[in-house]
Amino acid sequence: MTATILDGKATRDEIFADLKKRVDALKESGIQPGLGTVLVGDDPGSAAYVRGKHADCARVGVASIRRDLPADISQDELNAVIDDLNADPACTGYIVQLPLPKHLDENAALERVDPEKDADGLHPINLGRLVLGKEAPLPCTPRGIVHLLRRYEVAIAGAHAVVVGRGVTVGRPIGLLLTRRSENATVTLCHTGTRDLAAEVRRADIVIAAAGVPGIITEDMVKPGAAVLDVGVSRVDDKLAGDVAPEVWNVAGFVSPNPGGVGPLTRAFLVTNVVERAEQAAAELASTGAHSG
Ligand SMILES: NC(=O)C1=CN([C@@H]2O[C@H](COP(=O)(O)OP(=O)(O)OC[C@H]3O[C@@H](n4cnc5c(N)ncnc54)[C@H](OP(=O)(O)O)[C@@H]3O)[C@@H](O)[C@H]2O)C=CC1
Ligand SMILES: Nc1nc(=O)c2c([nH]1)NC[C@@H]1CN(c3ccc(C(=O)N[C@@H](CCC(=O)O)C(=O)O)cc3)C=[N+]21
Ligand SMILES: [Mg+2]
Repeated sequence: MTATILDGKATRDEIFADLKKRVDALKESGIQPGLGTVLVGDDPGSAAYVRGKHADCARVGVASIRRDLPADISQDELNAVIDDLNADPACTGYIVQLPLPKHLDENAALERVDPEKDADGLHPINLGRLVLGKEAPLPCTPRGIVHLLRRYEVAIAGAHAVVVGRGVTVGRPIGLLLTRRSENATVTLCHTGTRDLAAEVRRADIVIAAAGVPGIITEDMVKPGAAVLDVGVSRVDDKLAGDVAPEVWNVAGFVSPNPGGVGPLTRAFLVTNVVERAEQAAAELASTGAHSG
């Protein structure tokens, strides 16, 4: 038996075709969405992700704004760039690419972003809104994971999902999304303090591997027919490696490849968050226009 591929590239293309039309409509009503990126330092991996994000923007007609800063920038200088993007009307949403160099405070940077321009959905106000079930931009990678599962009709309601990793970009927020009433999964979050990881993963109908440890999910840990999402990214001998060992494809029912799975959807939902925010602004403008006119 070989698993069905959860194809992130094909799914991303569908999302972009839809976004392109929505951006065209926004432009016709005089609104130009613009995505900003703040990149600190010259890590080649981070630089590649940022390039990819700007290529995505070009593809759907979203303007892009790049702020590439030297690795030795001070927190005050970084704050000034964030304040500048918060004030710039051409920038309707943006991200601060993580990780930041060690001397900078990541949480302080994330909190300084205007929550209305938070394209990542990682601002504490927006994570709080998610917990309260209020409207907010959703974290991109978790949103991509849920979209991919739905697209391939993997049953989520009632399923037992086991998440490996409790990081702020993937593990923690995917737990929040999957336990909403609209998803209704039962979630176990695992981390380095988990006593028996293999036993937890073996119970899963859905495995979300987001530890960043190459091949941590092995064939013997996967229940036959389970859906396995390979999210973690590491570099081994200069090549990208995921968290899922290749033999898992022999037992799983569905696998998202890495690359070609969740990564492209992370980027697609970053652009989606920016477009949705612009659509909300357009609707607000139209309703105030209707009141005054
Ligand atoms: N494909 C994509 O689109 C994206 C991929 N990523 C990748 O996903 C991964 C997760 O990112 P992020 O959410 O930021 O998490 P972090 O990288 O911040 O944290 C990793 C988590 O994995 C846990 N972990 C590490 N080793 C083990 C282990 N041996 N057993 C159990 N748990 C372990 C850690 O546990 P503890 O808390 O105990 O230290 C921690 O909670 C990273 O590799 C990142 O590069 C991120 C975003 C998008
Ligand atoms: N503020 C912030 N938000 C993030 O969303 C964020 C971040 N910081 N820091 C780093 C992680 C990592 N991440 C990825 C995005 C796209 C791919 C992606 O598209 N990967 C391609 C392969 C790319 C290649 O081959 O180089 C794929 O999976 O097919 C991967 C990983 C977003 N992250
Ligand atoms: Mg991290």
